[in-house]
Amino acid sequence: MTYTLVLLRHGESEWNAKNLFTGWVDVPLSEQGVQEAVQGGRMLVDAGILPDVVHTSLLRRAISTANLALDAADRHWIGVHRHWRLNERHYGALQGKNKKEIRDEYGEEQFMLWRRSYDVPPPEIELGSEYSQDADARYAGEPIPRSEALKQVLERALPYWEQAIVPDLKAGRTVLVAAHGNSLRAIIKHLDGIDDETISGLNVPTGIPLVYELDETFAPTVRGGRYLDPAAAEAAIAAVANQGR
Ligand SMILES: O=C(O)[C@@H](CO)OP(=O)(O)O
Repeated sequence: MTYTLVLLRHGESEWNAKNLFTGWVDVPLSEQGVQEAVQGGRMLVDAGILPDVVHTSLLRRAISTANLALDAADRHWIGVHRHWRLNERHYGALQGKNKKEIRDEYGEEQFMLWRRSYDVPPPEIELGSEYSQDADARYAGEPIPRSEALKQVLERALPYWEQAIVPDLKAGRTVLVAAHGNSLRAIIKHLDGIDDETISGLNVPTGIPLVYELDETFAPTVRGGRYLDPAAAEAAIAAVANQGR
């Protein structure tokens, strides 16, 4: 008996296209991102993998991606759960800033520490500032961060994994998680047992489903899972890694 988990990073967003640090800023998909999401749904159909339930973040780029992909797969009717614990990593004071400008100003080493180190968070966002979420109704009463490294993302995503996603898998449901580059990196780190150094080199492409078969201990039967379009995934992973250059 294996469990089927599909991880799907949202399609390209308007801020991905502009090369801006996004984090918790709720930007829409770009036109290309919409197409990627639809294509992701078609890939699921072609692979014969039809989700029974979907989990998303509270951000529209993940919500829209799930809706578009599931509509393309004729699974628009399945149950849905949304939680901020699946949100993108909070990028702190970098939210809204251009990646290339930050790299030019602070240098490659600091840029990559903020972007991909396991435990160095960017500076905290100022409360009340343009790209802060402290007054956002969807997070009212929740212990939301002002900046996060991947470590903090893993710490807040894991309880959701254990308490909301694992029970769906245990019930035999094919689970789609439509989320973000860094919240999915945290889940992949946990699933594949990737160490704190190696995880800095792992990037997730937009819009290409990553399928894991998990054994009864929820360990992957194939480490790293499989992208439904491996060639497209490889090219897109390189593009994510090179952002800011
Ligand atoms: O800006 C962001 O929120 C993320 C994902 O787009 O960027 P990065 O890949 O640099 O962590």
